[in-house]
Amino acid sequence: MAEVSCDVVVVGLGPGGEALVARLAAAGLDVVAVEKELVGGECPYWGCIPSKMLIRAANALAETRRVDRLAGKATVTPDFGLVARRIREEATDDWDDTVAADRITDAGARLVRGHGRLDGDRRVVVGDDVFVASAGVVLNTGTAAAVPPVHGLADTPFWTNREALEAEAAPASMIVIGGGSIGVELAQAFARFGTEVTVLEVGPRILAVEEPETSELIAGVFEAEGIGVHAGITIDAVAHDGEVFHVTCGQVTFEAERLLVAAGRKPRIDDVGLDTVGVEPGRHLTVDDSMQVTPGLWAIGDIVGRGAFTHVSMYQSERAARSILGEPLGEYDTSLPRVTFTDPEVGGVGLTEQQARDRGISVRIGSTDLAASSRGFVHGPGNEGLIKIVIDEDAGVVVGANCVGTTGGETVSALAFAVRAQIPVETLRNTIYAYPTFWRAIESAL
Ligand SMILES: Cc1cc2nc3c(=O)[nH]c(=O)nc-3n(C[C@H](O)[C@H](O)[C@H](O)COP(=O)(O)OP(=O)(O)OC[C@H]3O[C@@H](n4cnc5c(N)ncnc54)[C@H](O)[C@@H]3O)c2cc1C
Ligand SMILES: NC(=O)c1ccc[n+]([C@@H]2O[C@H](COP(=O)([O-])OP(=O)(O)OC[C@H]3O[C@@H](n4cnc5c(N)ncnc54)[C@H](O)[C@@H]3O)[C@@H](O)[C@H]2O)c1
Repeated sequence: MAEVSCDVVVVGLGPGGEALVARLAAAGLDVVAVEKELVGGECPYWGCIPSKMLIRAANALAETRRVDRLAGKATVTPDFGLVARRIREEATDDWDDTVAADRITDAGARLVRGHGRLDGDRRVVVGDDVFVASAGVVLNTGTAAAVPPVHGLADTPFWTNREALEAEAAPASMIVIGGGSIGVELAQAFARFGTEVTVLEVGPRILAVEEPETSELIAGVFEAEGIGVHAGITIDAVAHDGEVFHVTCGQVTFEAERLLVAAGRKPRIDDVGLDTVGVEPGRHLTVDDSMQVTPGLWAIGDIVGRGAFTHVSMYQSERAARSILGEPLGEYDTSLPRVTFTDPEVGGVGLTEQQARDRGISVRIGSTDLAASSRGFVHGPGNEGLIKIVIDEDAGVVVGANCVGTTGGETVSALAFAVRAQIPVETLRNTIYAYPTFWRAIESAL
């Protein structure tokens, strides 16, 4: 086995790993970047970007259908082929990462294709080579779709996010297992293209990481759009008869042309040689605020379990870079802004009411119905929404919020800054909110 020296090895090039390689190479380090699939990871090829492109198209259909109630007559004939082509040609280069790979080598780093595995302290094996990194190794190996242990499921040709976002046509019908972010985003997008969609969620409600009021509102919107939402159900068995999926839940069997499994993600940390450095992972890897697992080993992105989002991976990438380069870090931002891109969008930041109560915080809630706001009234069709603000009464600051609405993902940004910067509630109340914006409803909630 050939030994190759370098300063840093980055194993897995998700969004954070890709950025880290460029950052460290620009700082003059000799960086080896290891990737076994596509440079950039899940987000650009099977995650954020193609799903948001699909959602953009689906929302255009939905908005056009609202013309009848606002401005005249519009006939909409969905053509999934258009968005499939956009995803293939504009978003993913037909799932070809040449451009991203060139960015790595143009930055002065070495790109090594293959499966990277730790082989003791600061050593990574890829194929016949062992890379010896003087400064250390960064893991950014991400997650894969988790397949729940449902009887029969593994033997069927189910879809994960990958097949769904590579699809050339919208199926006539689709069952979605899981009502988390992936499940609800794709359920609504396909439904708007004409797919008859049923969401099956084992938990008591969809979008369970957000406020119960948010889950209820989105479930109501889904039902109004004809999407079946079944929460609190147990899937006993799945079968495929060559044409149709049969999903059995007690006495009821749901049938559909396609089955999308969106039941959570599994960190890819089983096969990266953690045992060779004495690290026993739990569900995720435990890191300190500099993203270090042990001296000389860093981890960033979904595998760390501090939020499975591209913006988190990128944030942690910069922290790992500073740690490796000996630059000051600052405190870790725990505010965790997030957006689920349903229509209405679900913006979230910080703690939910229940999470705040569980931490013993003296909670006060402010909330408002967005449809009843001036802007919501003007907006009319598609104005469903709410703002719910969780306040730490003793500290006089906002500790969390949900902003659901047509611009919920943007509206939440104001409250994201409030949480991050601990802006006093009194200052937020003594602020002018432009009329008639959706974010002016923050004042009503307060
Ligand atoms: C359908 C969908 C929609 C999403 N939408 C959003 C969104 O709108 N906004 C948002 O913020 N997040 C979204 N996410 C989540 C987002 O995609 C991830 O949080 C993001 O990709 C960050 O992941 P990561 O950096 O941990 O690595 P990943 O993107 O998972 O990439 C890890 C890389 O490591 C490689 N790898 C793994 N093991 C090895 C190994 N041993 N050797 C070499 N290479 C290896 C993999 O091939 C992969 O390329 C979405 C996810 C999905 C699935
Ligand atoms: N807009 C965004 O930022 C965005 C979009 C998509 C995904 N993501 C990220 O990707 C992560 C993974 O998304 P996800 O939706 O796969 O996971 P998730 O953990 O958010 O949701 C999975 C859901 O599946 C349910 N489930 C699990 N097993 C089941 C079973 N056997 N039957 C029925 N339901 C079952 C769970 O109860 C849960 O509600 C998200 O948590 C998020 O961090 C982000």
